[in-house]
Amino acid sequence: MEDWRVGLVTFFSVLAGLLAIGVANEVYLRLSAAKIKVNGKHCYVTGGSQGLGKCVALDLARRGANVTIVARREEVLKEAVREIKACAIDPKQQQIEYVVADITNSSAAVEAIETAVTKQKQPIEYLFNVAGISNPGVFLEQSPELIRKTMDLNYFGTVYTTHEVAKRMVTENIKGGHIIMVSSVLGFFGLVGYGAYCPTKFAVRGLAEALRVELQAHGINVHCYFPGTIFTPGYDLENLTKPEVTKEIEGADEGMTPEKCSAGLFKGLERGEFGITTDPIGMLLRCGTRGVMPNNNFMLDTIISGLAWIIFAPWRVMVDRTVIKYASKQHSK
Ligand SMILES: NC(=O)C1=CN([C@@H]2O[C@H](COP(=O)(O)OP(=O)(O)OC[C@H]3O[C@@H](n4cnc5c(N)ncnc54)[C@H](OP(=O)(O)O)[C@@H]3O)[C@@H](O)[C@H]2O)C=CC1
Ligand SMILES: CCCCCCCCCCCCCCCC(=O)[C@@H](N)CO
Repeated sequence: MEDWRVGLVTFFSVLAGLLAIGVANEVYLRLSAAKIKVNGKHCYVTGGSQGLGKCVALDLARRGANVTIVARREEVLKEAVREIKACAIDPKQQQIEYVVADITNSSAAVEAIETAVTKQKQPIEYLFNVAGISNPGVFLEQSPELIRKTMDLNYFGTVYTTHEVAKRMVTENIKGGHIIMVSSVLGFFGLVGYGAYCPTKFAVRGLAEALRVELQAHGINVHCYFPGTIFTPGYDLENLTKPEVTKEIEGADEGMTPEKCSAGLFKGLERGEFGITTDPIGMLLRCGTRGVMPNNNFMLDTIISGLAWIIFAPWRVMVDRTVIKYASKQHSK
């Protein structure tokens, strides 16, 4: 055979091989995925009164779940419960409840779970840790108190709730429970203006990774969601303190509605994914920083991780230039 023919045959054989591995991986992922069956189950959603948490609660109601939402402001919770009830497919059977609690307080977080279980007369089988805040700003101008508060909610709020729910899942011998953490694409990399926030979302990722390994022995499935910009009340609030340079850099991310994010989250859960992303930038970042995290599709993730390493090198240079440009504008004012 001529050389170019040998080359062509080799190229296509390798391609077919890679494709076969990718397809086999996809089949395995779907077959091994723990089923998401929330119908008739007690699902507990922190931060379920607005934004992403409320959309998750609405989707749970549409899937026939009994839902408890948790947050601090009672009026907002009550209105959300009305909306969630309206989405129930079987309003007579499905129970929708709310609990008022500040989950940054460990005993309040535990009490809220006890209250929810008493109200629903049913143990929690699905936990969605959605409550969180971002507090963007210039690090040097932020107080240590604000930085601590961000960790108190995003990390410790998640820890207190997860710890109690996981303990109960084990003692009540619930097999096939699911615990979902909400990190962010900022749990993959650090960005100017998010000095208070990124570490909290890295912490959530670390917690999810450690618990995925540990809790599998008890039949508990752990997942971590990494969304990009979501148009929520929390996003409007964070934009009030977000530095201009941060707005410019994160403008590369188009943003998504919380409805779309929730739908994407459920799709990831159904595919049995551990690390869930719902947009191309999230996928690029997940693959580029995957470390020892389980792959979704090994072949696809590996190809994308290579792409990520190439794309992020010039992108980082551009980010650094933008930061310097803004800083010199500030100086010349
Ligand atoms: N919006 C975005 O662009 C992105 C958001 N995320 C993450 O997604 C999650 C949801 O974000 P989003 O929907 O924007 O948030 P919102 O600010 O819109 O909603 C936050 C929810 O959490 C509740 N909450 C706040 N503090 C506490 C507390 N101490 N105890 C109990 N509940 C509390 C709020 O109710 P109340 O105030 O009444 O307590 C509300 O229900 C967060 O973890 C966030 O970090 C990740 C990436 C991007
Ligand atoms: C061609 C190349 C592209 C690479 C682009 C990389 C872009 C990074 C975008 C960063 C988006 C930050 C979203 C923050 C979400 C969040 O958690 C906050 N809103 C807090 O709530």
